[in-house]
Amino acid sequence: MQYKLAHNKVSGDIQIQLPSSKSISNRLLLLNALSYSPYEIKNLSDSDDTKAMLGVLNSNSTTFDVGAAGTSMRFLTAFLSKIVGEWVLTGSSRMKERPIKTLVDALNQLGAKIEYIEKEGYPPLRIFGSNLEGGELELPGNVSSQYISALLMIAPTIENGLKLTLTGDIISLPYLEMTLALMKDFGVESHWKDNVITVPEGHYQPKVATAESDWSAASYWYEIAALNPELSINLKGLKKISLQGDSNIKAMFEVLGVKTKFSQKGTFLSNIGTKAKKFTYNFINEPDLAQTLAVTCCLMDKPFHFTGLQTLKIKETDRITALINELKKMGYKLSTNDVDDLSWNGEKETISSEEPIVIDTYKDHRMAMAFAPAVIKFPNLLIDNPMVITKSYPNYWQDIAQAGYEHQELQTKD
Ligand SMILES: O=C(O)C1=C[C@@H](OP(=O)(O)O)[C@@H](O)[C@H](O)C1
Ligand SMILES: C=C(OP(=O)(O)O)C(=O)O
Repeated sequence: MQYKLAHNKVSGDIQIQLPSSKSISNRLLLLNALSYSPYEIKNLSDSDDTKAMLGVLNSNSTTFDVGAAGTSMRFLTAFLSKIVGEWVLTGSSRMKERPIKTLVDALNQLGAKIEYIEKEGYPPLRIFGSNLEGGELELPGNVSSQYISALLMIAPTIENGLKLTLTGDIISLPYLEMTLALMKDFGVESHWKDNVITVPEGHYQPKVATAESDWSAASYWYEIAALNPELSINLKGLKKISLQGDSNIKAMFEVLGVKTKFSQKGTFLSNIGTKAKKFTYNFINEPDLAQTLAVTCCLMDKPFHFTGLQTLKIKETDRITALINELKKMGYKLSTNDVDDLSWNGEKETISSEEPIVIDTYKDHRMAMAFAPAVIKFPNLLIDNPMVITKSYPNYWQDIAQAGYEHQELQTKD
């Protein structure tokens, strides 16, 4: 199925209730389980990724499918390793291409027995859960922080706790801080110095927890604000002092002319214009924002140079390649060193406004959400497989209709 998009200019104030953060929701679900909490989580995400986590935790089966949810796959691998029994954990076809060896090796060193059912180093996994024994572990900090978050969350519940030494650069660091802060809320203190994180053995205390609204989802609203100067957008539910590193979106978009004002009534975005000629940023701490910024910069005619993108190749799709391919359809010629950067020097081809442009989404929610606002410049825009957005932001299409972004459903053969 495809959506044919259209944009009708809307001026003035709009108000959007943002979705809950799936990163926080999935951590809270695991911490709830580890603390045997009787409490319900408030503002829990209704995303596919959180439904996947909830489905496994509430299941009576021994075989679980988490679909495309990276956090669920990684967090549950650690969790099931310490639950006595034999479990099978699998996911979508893309999940079977996303590496998990670093985490499996670490858990096996702690006494778990995890086997690969298909390809060495990748899901699906057969997990023989047992009482794990903690101690010291060394593991790379530069592949996915989700492996480290998974180990940290189970650490207090295993004998002797854990002392993790991270080698290489630490990527996605704010997600580790989020994990440790939520563990602290549940009564477990940790210690982090340089590249060593220590979590003592201890007990989680159940508590009533509330998930924050999602700053990554807010990024698409910053993009809309940057492209629609006549709009004033009130985003409801965001926290100014947030556990989410993606709250840095406000600083990034300040450079692109979007001003953020916090008040008790919400987070207000307004477009005050920019004199910036170019945008340069290292995304090592906020990898999920790269697609929003790449599309925005092109549409605003701001050449850019992004670094710190080394993890983008192993996410829902190879996001660097996906961005290059799809922006090329609009005439923007991007380049990469094929390792960790992406840039656009302003070079573009004129594209006929008669011909439809079909944006492939590669089963990646962020491709659909970052590209849809582009209809404002490319009126013949179609988004393929538009419902991928349910991975993190199920109400995306209804919400953006408030800003004048309408869609019409087209059936395709597949
Ligand atoms: O821990 C988390 O909730 C996440 C960590 C990041 O992944 P990596 O650590 O693999 O970069 C991020 O991209 C993902 O969307 C969510
Ligand atoms: C990378 C993402 O998710 P995950 O790794 O949890 O599948 C994302 O939501 O952009």
